Amino acid sequence: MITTKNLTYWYDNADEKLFEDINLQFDAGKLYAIIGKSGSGKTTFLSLIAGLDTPKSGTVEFEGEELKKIGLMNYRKKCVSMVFQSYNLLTYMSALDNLLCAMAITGAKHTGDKRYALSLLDKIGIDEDNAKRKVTKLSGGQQQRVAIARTMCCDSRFVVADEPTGNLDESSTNDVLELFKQIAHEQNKCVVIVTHEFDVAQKCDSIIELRQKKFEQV
Ligand SMILES: Nc1ncnc2c1ncn2[C@@H]1O[C@H](COP(=O)(O)OP(=O)(O)OP(=O)(O)O)[C@@H](O)[C@H]1O
Repeated sequence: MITTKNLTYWYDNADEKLFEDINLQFDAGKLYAIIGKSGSGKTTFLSLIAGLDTPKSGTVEFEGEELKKIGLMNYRKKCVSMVFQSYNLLTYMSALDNLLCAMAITGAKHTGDKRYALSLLDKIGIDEDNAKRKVTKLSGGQQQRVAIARTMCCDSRFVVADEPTGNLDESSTNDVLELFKQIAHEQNKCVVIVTHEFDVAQKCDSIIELRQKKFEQV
């Protein structure tokens, strides 16, 4: 689904490249973990495959087409959804409205379907009462589940998450990983998460380590 070809990146103010000539493939139906030391470039790599930044050289392709050709705005709207450590929900809205809003913005096939959004939230353990409360009234674990439900209600087939369990306790971490697995295995999406927690990575289908400017399968 996502292929990088000779992907190379550095920040203009840095002395060295972060990574060089990276050739990787991420397939639908799988949950991937990217690990590596702090500062090695994991978030930067994620931002390249999410279309938030552009490579210095080499390419990122989505289903055989270069992101540049798809158009980064179009790619971010239609093809990829993101989950962050800090949830990034619209805090003045309810969980339900966060989902309805995401579907409307991305033009998802269930746009406007409240029943669908509520059933999805119910499936991830947010009942109707909680779904209609402002998201800031929910716990961190619940807010992260809402953020994940938001990716589930959109039609994008690629999901990236940066340290999605970084703020969560063990029980919420396990819930969140189970949801990512469901998204990959049941919705046949491709999910890539960045984590510094090896026990989180071990629960994924595939682990890729960024070390000394290269990515290696663990
Ligand atoms: N916008 C930027 N401009 C310049 N340098 C940056 C920028 N963003 C990140 N860096 C630097 O690039 C390197 C890689 O950063 P990145 O956040 O990708 O690493 P990371 O592996 O995700 O780190 P962590 O695990 O600590 O979050 C770091 O040295 C960082 O300081």
